Amino acid sequence: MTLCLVCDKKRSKSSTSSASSLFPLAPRTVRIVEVGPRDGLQNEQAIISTETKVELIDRLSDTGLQTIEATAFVSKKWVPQMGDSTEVMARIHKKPGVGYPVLTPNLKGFEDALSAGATEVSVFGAASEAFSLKNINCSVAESLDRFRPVIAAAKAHKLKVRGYVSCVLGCPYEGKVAPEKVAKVARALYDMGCYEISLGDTIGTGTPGSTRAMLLATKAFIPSEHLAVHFHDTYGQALANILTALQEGIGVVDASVAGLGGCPYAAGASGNVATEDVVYMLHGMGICTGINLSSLARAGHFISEALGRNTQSKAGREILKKNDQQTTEK
Ligand SMILES: CC(C)(COP(=O)([O-])OP(=O)([O-])OC[C@H]1O[C@@H](n2cnc3c(N)ncnc32)[C@H](O)[C@@H]1OP(=O)([O-])[O-])[C@@H](O)C(=O)NCCC(=O)NCCSC(=O)C[C@@](C)(O)CC(=O)[O-]
Repeated sequence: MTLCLVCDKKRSKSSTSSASSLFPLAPRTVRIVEVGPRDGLQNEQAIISTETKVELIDRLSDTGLQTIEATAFVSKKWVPQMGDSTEVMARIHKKPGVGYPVLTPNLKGFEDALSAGATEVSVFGAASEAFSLKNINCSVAESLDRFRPVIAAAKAHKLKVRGYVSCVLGCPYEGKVAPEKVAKVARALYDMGCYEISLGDTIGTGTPGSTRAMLLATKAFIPSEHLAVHFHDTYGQALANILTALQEGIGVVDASVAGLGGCPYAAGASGNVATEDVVYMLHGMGICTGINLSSLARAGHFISEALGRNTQSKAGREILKKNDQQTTEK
């Protein structure tokens, strides 16, 4: 299967502008962390069948993605949509070379995830006290105390641990969030042993200006190769913010197929930036992702149809239209 148009062009030596010449500070390859099956679906009101979730993940596994966040081992009472996490993990076809991290807020979540066969887990903290209380029912300091044994247990079982910091550019309850607060929580998670810290603009209020300030503060403590960015697109700034992050040397971007998403504890937050749009932009910059954009757009179409709505991805919609036209012309 053809994977990445950028790699293919390079292999065939056709003329394409490389990222290194046009965007000297941006990485040449970017790893996309697909969060659609978890962040994307967790906020859906109608319960989605396990079968649909499994088919979505299996389709995503065939696109060339290396990392697909599969589900969350959280309380069913808090996030009913993630109530079938054990079944999802049992039924997906785990493709060699693809990682399927899951969210684990505490030791109970970790133990359940371990029993379900997870090989990578994520703890999720916040840069805002109010959001931390609403989301995981404890203060930021208490959350870090809860994560410490989770990370230790994960290490003991040789599982990788990713750390999230939510509300890095704004909080639905507290408003603006100071970059220093983000840097402090990110550093704590990194020092505890998280291999990568994903910086989440949970409510999508950030701009390239605030993104850069937050990244500069965080990069003072954590090397850029251990940072990822995670943007919601509420104000239409996500791609601009990602471009800013690339120019700060960040090479890992979270995104959600078809632009699914929102957080149940951040009212008004829209979906994540659409993976198809991010991949289209990266390939256009000559940055390799390893992802087949047509397969990705088809996966986005599958889940949009299953949810009975149009895709939020502009690139996805156009790619599908073009593919349909080509099929009709044949
Ligand atoms: C953290 C808790 C559990 C604390 O919730 P709590 O009520 O404080 O927990 P507790 O320890 O007092 O336990 C209460 C009950 O929950 C059970 N319980 C306890 N832990 C678990 C668990 N892991 N899995 C399943 N059940 C659990 C526990 O067994 C007990 O059951 P009961 O005796 O009442 O029957 C809760 O607040 C919770 O589940 N929160 C999850 C919220 C969530 O998933 N939010 C969305 C993800 S974060 C996000 O979207 C942002 C992000 C990451 O995408 C980045 C960004 O966008 O910026």
